[in-house]
Amino acid sequence: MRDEILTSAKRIVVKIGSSLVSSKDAGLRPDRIDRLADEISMLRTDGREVLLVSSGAIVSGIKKLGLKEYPKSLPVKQAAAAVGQSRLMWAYEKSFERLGVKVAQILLTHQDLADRRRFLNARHTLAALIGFGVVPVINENDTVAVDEIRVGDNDSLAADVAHLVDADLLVILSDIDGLFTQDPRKNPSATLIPLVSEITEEIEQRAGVSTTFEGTGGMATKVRAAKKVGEYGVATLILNGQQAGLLPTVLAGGDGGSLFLPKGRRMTSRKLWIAFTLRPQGQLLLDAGAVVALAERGKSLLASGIIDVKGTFEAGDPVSCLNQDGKEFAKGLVNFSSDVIARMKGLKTVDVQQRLGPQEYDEIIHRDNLVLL
Ligand SMILES: Nc1ncnc2c1ncn2[C@@H]1O[C@H](COP(=O)(O)OP(=O)(O)O)[C@@H](O)[C@H]1O
Ligand SMILES: N[C@@H](CCC(=O)OP(=O)(O)O)C(=O)O
Repeated sequence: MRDEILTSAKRIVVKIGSSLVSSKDAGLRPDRIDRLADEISMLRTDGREVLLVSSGAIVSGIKKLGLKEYPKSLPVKQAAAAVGQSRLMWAYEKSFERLGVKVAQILLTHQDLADRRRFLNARHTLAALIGFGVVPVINENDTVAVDEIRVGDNDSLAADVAHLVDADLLVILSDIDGLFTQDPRKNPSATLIPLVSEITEEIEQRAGVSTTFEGTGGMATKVRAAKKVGEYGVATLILNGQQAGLLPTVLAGGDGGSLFLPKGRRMTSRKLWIAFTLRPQGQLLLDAGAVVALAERGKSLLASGIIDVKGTFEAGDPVSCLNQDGKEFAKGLVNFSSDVIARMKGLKTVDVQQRLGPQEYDEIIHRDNLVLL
């Protein structure tokens, strides 16, 4: 299974952590970028298509601006990212140029992925770049991204990109061998978990949030990214990018790293987008009958099954569907605003028409716009 996943993956998103390509004292580390470029070039020669999600802009900028500490204020972080991103990109440019490979810079925010038109546009651009044999180097557009529109960490961005380009495999390169039973920096007796067949709560708890000076999110965001792509049928490999030659060796079937097996089957792109890219704007609490209708019988959601509406949202927005334990089990795009649903909830379709007049839709969420989680 492991061999087949790793050796057969054609389109691969490789995420490169700040801790690999930058350090507090040295700033950007072009030596590391050169070595990684060599290895990625080997993968390409082997017939793989590689897209990079690279961190490192902020730490490079910190060094370039002569800052002593990791900035706490957003404008200073954004200034560091702006200064550091051009340095980071220049290093990739030079490095791949040695090998006759072209690169392209892509800077994204959550908004670019949450808007279907922009999402499709980014997808087409990336497809065109891949068609030209270019290696896209993607990062969050930190300079313009305030909290509401941020993805927040590049492990999550890499998961989103894997979906965007319909990748076969996500590889997360960090400064550590993979997922350990505990953070090995704090517990030297921790051992590596080479294969994760299911991301249980226990696995999530093992992944700590502690990071290096350079990193964001630690192992927790990596496991979350693996869970996200695993839900739609893509495996994740977490690997130590500090070890020269490990990436091509493992992708050729050698040992190393932690492999997270996929859970679900591959979903259609639109359903994936609803399930994993959109952030719910509100919640609908459903009765037991509606939960069965949606979860087991593939039905659309009607007003009669709604017990309560939480949050304020407009028609077309994504919302979570909760069962009676308050657990989110589905997500979908609503046909009505929260105000209108509040007036419709619990009513049969004929009663809705009597009280609110004829409506454009019978369903609150049509099954084509509904995804079970
Ligand atoms: N269970 C765990 N297994 C491995 N590493 C862990 C674990 N829990 C926390 N970590 C920490 O996560 C760090 C990697 O995350 P981070 O610093 O964000 O790197 P990157 O810059 O590559 O994203 C490791 O150096 C390690 O200290
Ligand atoms: N976009 C930021 C990186 C944010 C981030 O998630 O960092 P990391 O945990 O090192 O992948 C930058 O380029 O500095």
